[in-house]
Amino acid sequence: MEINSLTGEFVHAPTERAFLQHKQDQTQSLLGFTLTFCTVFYLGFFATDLAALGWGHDTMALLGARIAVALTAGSCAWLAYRRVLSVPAARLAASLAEGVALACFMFIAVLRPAEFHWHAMSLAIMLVVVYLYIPNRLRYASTIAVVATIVFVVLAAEYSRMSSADKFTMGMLLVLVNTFGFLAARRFQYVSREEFRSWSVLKHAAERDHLTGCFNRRYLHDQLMGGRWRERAPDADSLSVVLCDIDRFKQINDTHGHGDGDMVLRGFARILQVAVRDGVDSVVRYGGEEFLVVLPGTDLAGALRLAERLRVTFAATEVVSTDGATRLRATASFGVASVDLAQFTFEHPLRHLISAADELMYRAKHNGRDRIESLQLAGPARKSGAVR
Ligand SMILES: Nc1nc2c(ncn2[C@@H]2O[C@H](COP(=O)(O)OP(=O)(O)OP(=O)(O)O)[C@@H](O)[C@H]2O)c(=O)[nH]1
Repeated sequence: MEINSLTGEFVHAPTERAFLQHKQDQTQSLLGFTLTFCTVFYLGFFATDLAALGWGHDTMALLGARIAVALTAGSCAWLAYRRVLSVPAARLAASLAEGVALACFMFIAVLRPAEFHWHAMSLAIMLVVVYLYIPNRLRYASTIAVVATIVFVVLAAEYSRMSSADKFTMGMLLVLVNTFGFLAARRFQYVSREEFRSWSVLKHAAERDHLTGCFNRRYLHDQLMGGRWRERAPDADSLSVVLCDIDRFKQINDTHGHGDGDMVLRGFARILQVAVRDGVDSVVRYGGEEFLVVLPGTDLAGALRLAERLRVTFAATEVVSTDGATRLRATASFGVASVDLAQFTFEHPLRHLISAADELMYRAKHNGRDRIESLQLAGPARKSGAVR
């Protein structure tokens, strides 16, 4: 999870996407709030147009510009509050509001040429807002800020009545604002990603089993049994579980040692993790050498096919011992249980499935190991069968 020190973004693109997704709700509410706040202030500053120019054609033109900004920024704020925006859409809204506000600001500056020193101060405040308060990608915010600064300096050279020394001082101050704005924004980007990095490490440690990388019992109880399996496949009409237990694992430990036992466990976990659908199915280390696979949206036939594939793959896989001298082979027994969610009326189907799969797995052990026992829980006539 390396962070680029210039852009403040994660170097690894999927990690950056995960970070942005994780922050999206917060980003949208911050975008909505900041743009609303800026819209109100931008309109409020019409009072200064009136004070400087009085009622007249130019003042009305400036009012038109301020209303254009209010409409753009206000619509973007409304969108940010009301809609779930994608990351690029939220960035587009931020950049559009910033671009329109700064363009209208240049128009205001040109129509009030006697006050370029005040305009420089206003621009500096706007740049701080662009760099730090409106959530946007750092490279977009800094491009907008630098372009606005250059345009403003050119306009000041053309329209202002400031002395050359004042113009120079103003230019230097704007360079300073951009530099500190960029540095502060970059630091903020960096720190929020560091925070995400720590959060991810803690989350991983809290949810995963250290040895195999599978989900742990806490995740099963807090998340999956709490209903998360449904979030993983909202339209699922069936739910299945496969409970797997490595056969005669004690013997492997006793014969080859715990280190090699661990290698077998890791190898089995890897086979399970590779076989399931990422982001939909979950592999849980249920006990020492027992693993649970939760399959939302998979019916009994699908779960049986998967279990058979797992059984055959594991039985055919050789695990190289820690010293590289021995090749270990093991088998596993499987209990597969499934429900049709439309027919199954109990409140916690997962709990019922796990307890059924547990019994089935023990039946598979009793019936000779390296085999699968299955049960369809839903429906008036329960059918059970054995495979292999
Ligand atoms: N190496 C290693 N062994 C573990 C771990 N967790 C549990 N075990 C061992 O797994 C073994 C499980 O043995 P049993 O419950 O008797 O089952 P089994 O030998 O697999 O026999 P059957 O399940 O009846 O086929 C025990 O010896 C535990 O010490 C672990 O993380 N690493």
